[in-house]
Amino acid sequence: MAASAAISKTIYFGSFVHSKTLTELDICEKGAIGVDEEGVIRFVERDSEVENVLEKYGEWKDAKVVRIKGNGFFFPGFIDTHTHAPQHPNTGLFGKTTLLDWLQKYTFPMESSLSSLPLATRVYSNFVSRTLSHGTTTCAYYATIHVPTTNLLADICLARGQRALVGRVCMDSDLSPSTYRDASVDSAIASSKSSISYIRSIDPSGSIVRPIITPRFAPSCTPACLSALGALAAETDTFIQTHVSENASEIALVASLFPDSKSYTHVYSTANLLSPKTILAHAVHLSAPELALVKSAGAKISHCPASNTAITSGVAPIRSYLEQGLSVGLGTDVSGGFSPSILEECRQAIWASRFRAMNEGDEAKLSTEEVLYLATRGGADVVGLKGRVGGFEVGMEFDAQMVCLGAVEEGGCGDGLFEGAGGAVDVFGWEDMQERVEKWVYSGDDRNCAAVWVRGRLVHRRKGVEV
Ligand SMILES: Nc1nc2[nH]cnc2c(=O)[nH]1
Ligand SMILES: [Zn+2]
Repeated sequence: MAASAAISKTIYFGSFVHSKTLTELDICEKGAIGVDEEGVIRFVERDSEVENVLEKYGEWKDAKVVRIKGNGFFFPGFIDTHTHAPQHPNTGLFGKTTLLDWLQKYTFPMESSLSSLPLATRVYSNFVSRTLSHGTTTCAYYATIHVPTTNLLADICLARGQRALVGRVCMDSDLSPSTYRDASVDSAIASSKSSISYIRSIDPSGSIVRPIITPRFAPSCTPACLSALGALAAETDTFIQTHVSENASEIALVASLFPDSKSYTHVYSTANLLSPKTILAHAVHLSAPELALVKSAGAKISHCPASNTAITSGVAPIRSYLEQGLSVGLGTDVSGGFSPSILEECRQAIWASRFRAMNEGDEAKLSTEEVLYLATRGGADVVGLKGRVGGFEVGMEFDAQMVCLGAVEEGGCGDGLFEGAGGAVDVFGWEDMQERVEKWVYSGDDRNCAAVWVRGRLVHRRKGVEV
C-alpha cells in the first residue's frame, strides 16, 4: 500500500522558480536540481550547462535526467491547507446560500452519503487525482464522520503519493441532522482515536499521510466534545483543524451557544484546541483579542478567498495578518470554494486583497510573489512541513511541478509539447521569466501542470508528457 515505488537519482534541468522570501521570488533561468533516491535535494546549481553539472557531480553520471519542456519552469508543489474531499461532487453548487443554510442544503446531505465505500472510492480517488493534476502535493483534508471511508481517503493519498493530513470530522451537536452526527462524546472520541490509529498504522513515519483531529466548527460540537478533542490532541500529539470566524451569522450563533465565552476563538482556546499544530480555516472577522490568542498559541491560518466570496462570508485582512507575523497558507475549501486549484486560490487571494485596497489603500494589495509564497512556503509552515517542502534547497524534499507554457508559434497552445499543453497562456518569446510567472498566475491552469513529484516520486503526468 505504501508509496514505495523505487525512485532513481534524478537531475532536473531547466529553469526553476521558488520563493526566497514573502516578497521575493528566486528565478533561475538555467539550473539543475539533483534529487537522490530518497527524494531529497542534494544539489542546486545555477547558470550551468548539463555537461558542466555532470562533470562536477561525477557520481551522478548515471542519474536519470528530466528536462523542462518548452517555455516552462519547475515550481514547488502547491500546499492546500484546507479542503473537504467529500464535498467535491458539490463543486460549483452553492446558489445564493451563505454558510449556515449552505451546510443544511448542500453539504450535510452530500457528506452523509459518503458512508458508502463504493461511492467514497469513486469520489475520493477522483478528488485526489484532481488536486494532484493541479500541482497540489500536500493537502489538509476534511473527510466525514465515517471511520471506514475516512481511512479509505488516507489509503488513497498514500497509494497515490500525495502528502495529506486526513481528518475524521467530529460533530455531536444537534446542528447537523440526527442521521449525520456523532451519537455521543464517547463515540466521537472512540471514532477519532480509531481513525488516528489506522492512519498511523499505514504510514508510521507520517511522511506521506498523517491524521488530524477535526472538530467541524464550534456550533457542531458540544463543549464537552470540544474539550475531549483538546485532550485527545494533547494525548496523541496530533494536528488539529477547524473553522473559525467565517461568517456573521455563524459568529452570532457561537455567541449564543457559548454565552460564557469571550469570543469564537476563546471557545477553542478554552478547550485546549489552539496550539502551533492548529489550522484555523477562514479567520475572516477576528477581533484584536482573538488575533492575540491565535498568535500567542502559535496557531496557523488557512486563507480561503474563493470560498469566502462564493458563500459571501467576507474578505479576510491578510495584509494585516502578515504584518502581525501570523502564519498564513491558502486553502481551496471545496466546495465552499469552487475550484480544486491553489493557482486559482492565488488569483482569488489577489482579488480579495484588491477589494480591501479599495477601502484601505494600496498597501492591502497582495502581490504575485506574496501569494506564491503563501501557496508554498507559507502553506508548508501551516501543515508542519516548514523547511522540508515548499522550496528548492539542499536538504529539502523534492515536491515539485513542471509548469509548461504555450508558445504562439505552436498555435498558441503548445500543441507540439504534449496533449492539451499550453492552456490559455501564450508566450510570444520576449517575456522575461518574471513576466512568464505572472502570466501563469493570472491565466494558467492544470493544462500547464505537465508533471508533479512528491519526495521525488512522479505522482501525476499529463497525457503525452514524457519525463
Ligand atoms: N466553508 C465551510 N465552513 C464550514 N463551517 C462548518 N463546516 C463547514 C464547511 O464544510 N465548509
Ligand atoms: Zn471548510
